[in-house]
Amino acid sequence: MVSRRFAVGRRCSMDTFPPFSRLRWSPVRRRRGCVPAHDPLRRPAGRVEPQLDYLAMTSNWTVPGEAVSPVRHPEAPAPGESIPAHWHGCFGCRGTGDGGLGLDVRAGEGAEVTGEIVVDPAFEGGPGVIHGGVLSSVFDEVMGFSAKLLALEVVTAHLEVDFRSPVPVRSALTVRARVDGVLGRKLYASAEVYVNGAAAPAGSARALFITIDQAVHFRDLVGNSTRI
Ligand SMILES: CCCCCCCC/C=C\CCCCCCCC(=O)SCCNC(=O)CCNC(=O)[C@H](O)C(C)(C)COP(=O)(O)OP(=O)(O)OC[C@H]1O[C@@H](n2cnc3c(N)ncnc32)[C@H](O)[C@@H]1OP(=O)(O)O
Repeated sequence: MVSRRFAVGRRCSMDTFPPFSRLRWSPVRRRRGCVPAHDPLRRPAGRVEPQLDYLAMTSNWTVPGEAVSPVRHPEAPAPGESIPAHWHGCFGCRGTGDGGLGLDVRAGEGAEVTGEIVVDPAFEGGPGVIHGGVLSSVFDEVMGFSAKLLALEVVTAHLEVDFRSPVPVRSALTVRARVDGVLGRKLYASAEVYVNGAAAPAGSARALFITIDQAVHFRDLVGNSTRI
């Protein structure tokens, strides 16, 4: 039976093996007539392709000029100290043995924090690399922890991530995050992730957090939890 996805060309045994999927659109397979029905290399005639500048694929998110500098709470954990979990049921705070991310987040200077995590193979997305959604969660969590240095309770209203290079499973990640500015209930944060101590970041993120009163915000939701 010829699969619908590869109806254009001959069926190849390689189609069923994900590690070889990068060969799907190779010139060799194209010559053999073995290309998928939705070949991304087949451009509609006359269409002008955008000239994407890879480095321009970063955020245009800016901290408003009226925002003020974050003020560290006098009782915030000292630089180098671990920041305690905000909720034992949180996926970001739990250990990998309990189905969580296994993050260790430590206070830095000012409103900066550093998160450390070894990418568990369970977090795989593409072959051998972390799932982008998991990396987004790592960014979300570490940036959120920077609010704890201001002793604020926050939830994420907006999160954006730039994935610059693949992040291998089992690699050790260092995430540096900070609150860049505060405007009323709004906290603007940013972060970068470094793989195995590399000098250049493999990705970056920005987020808007909104301060809440936990007791009020989760009052009608806490009943859904299985971890009380
Ligand atoms: C994982 C759970 C974490 C629990 C944390 C407990 C505290 C622990 C302390 C520290 C932890 C640090 C670690 C946590 C890290 C992980 C955090 C997460 O992943 S949280 C889960 C995902 N996020 C949600 O589920 C929010 C769902 N959204 C909402 O509940 C509401 O939309 C909320 C609270 C964000 C805002 O609703 P409103 O009614 O209170 O306030 P309005 O007036 O709508 O917004 C306030 C201001 O923010 C702007 N705003 C809101 N959303 C925006 C957006 N998406 N983009 C731009 N601006 C936005 C608005 O325009 C407004 O601005 P103007 O004051 O008028 O200037």
